[in-house]
Amino acid sequence: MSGDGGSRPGARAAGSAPRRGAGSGQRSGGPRRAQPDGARRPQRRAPQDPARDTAYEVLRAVRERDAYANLVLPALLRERGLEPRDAALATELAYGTLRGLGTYDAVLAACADRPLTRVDGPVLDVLRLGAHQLLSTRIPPHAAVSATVDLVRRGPARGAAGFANAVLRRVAGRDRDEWLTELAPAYSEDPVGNLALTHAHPRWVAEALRDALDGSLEELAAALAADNARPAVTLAVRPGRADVEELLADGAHPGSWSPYAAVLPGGDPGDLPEVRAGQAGVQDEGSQLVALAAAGAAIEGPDAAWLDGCAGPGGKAALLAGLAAGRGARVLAAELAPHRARLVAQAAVPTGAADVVVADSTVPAWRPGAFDRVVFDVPCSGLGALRRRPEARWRRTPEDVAGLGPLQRALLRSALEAVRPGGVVTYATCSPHRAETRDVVEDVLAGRDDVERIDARAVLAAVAVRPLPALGDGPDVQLWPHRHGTDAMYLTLLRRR
Ligand SMILES: C[S@@+](CC[C@H](N)C(=O)[O-])C[C@H]1O[C@@H](n2cnc3c(N)ncnc32)[C@H](O)[C@@H]1O
Repeated sequence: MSGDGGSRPGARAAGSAPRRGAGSGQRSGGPRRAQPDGARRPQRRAPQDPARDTAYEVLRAVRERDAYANLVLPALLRERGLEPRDAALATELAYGTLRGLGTYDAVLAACADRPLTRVDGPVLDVLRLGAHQLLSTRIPPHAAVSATVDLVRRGPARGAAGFANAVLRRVAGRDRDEWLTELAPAYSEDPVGNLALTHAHPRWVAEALRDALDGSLEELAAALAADNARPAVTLAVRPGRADVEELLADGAHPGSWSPYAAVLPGGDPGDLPEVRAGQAGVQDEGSQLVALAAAGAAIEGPDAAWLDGCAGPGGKAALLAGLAAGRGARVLAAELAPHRARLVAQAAVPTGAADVVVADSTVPAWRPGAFDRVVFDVPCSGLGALRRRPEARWRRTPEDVAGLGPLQRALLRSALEAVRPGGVVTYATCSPHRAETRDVVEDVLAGRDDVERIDARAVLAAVAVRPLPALGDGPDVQLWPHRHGTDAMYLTLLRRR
């Protein structure tokens, strides 16, 4: 254990009750104890630690600037040129800490002598990083505490090293299970509260997932656990521009469901020539299935004009355009945000079968009934992709979900206007929250007799390489990480009469 030049709190035996919070009550750590000769102990120079320094920078950027960890981290790793081992540790520490934030905060709150709202942000970042190492990794506790306190010494809150040391030593007094037993509500009394804390999800998210899983607590536990596992990187090969076999020959594995999927064993997808050439792009198999179902649903009459009304950044538009090119059809990809429309153009235009417009799809720039197929993958809370965005679960709020409802309804109404009779609309979200999925569809269809619901399960059975299990009662489909290994994409297929 590294000394901090201040008072050392006594270590607590594992399993004993947490003591009153650690620290001096001062915001930046405890007063220094004088050495016997009255001189101060010289400050030990904290060693450099590229992995923890980088993870800390990510946590700080997420907290201070609302940055996205999955954008900040790769940029920092490139800029700092971390060795692969350090890069892997930085990634685990940053993503793991962000995922477990709520649970770590509950433990830290039990160990500190002040509310966490009164702890300086940078110190709180370090404490969270330390709690993650102590409770969820195999890093030996003494090394986790010492290296994390060194981080405080090197950082902008040097004076808080004693406070951080005290708090982390209290965290280290118990293992994760012991802390959860103490802090989580009893499963028998409050199962959702217990599962939410145990699997590090906000309670409202756990409740929404339970609701979407028809109340099953067993499945809820599996769904929450699946959100905490990092997904493999999956590519979608763009039809007509490359063959999936080329990627398989380079060591990728075939996907579970999509004929266009290649699962990478590791490494940076940006290093692959197929990705650099735009012949393949990173895309979860759930998203690939949505695009394949949209293109595969039976329609009556011509099949030449397709609309992707919420196209940015273009993953589905690129797959759709590749499929359209093979059938002599064309895709109009509409996107509200100009910078996202540019990404759509990069991904989809090279297929030769896509045009991109910057447009508000609730105020159509096209005539009613102009399209044979319409896909609206609407803006949503993203609760179905929590595996990929470690901080998202703590950033989203129930108000976000409520706030998106009117736009989602307006977009679905507009999609139904854009398709001709006999054509098919695909409404999709990367959220399983009922308020964004079934409730929207039911509200928009209420009182309309010009729309027929198509069994999306049968369409998926026709487009997937093997039957997907557990697709529910239909006619819509909710995919799940714990059932299908995909993001929790929702899709419903609607035919205009
Ligand atoms: C979930 S994302 C779509 C993802 C995309 N389908 C893909 O696979 O890459 C939703 C997109 O809709 C866009 N959007 C939001 N409101 C819109 C509107 N009124 N009209 C058109 N696009 C909109 C957002 O900017 C965002 O890029």
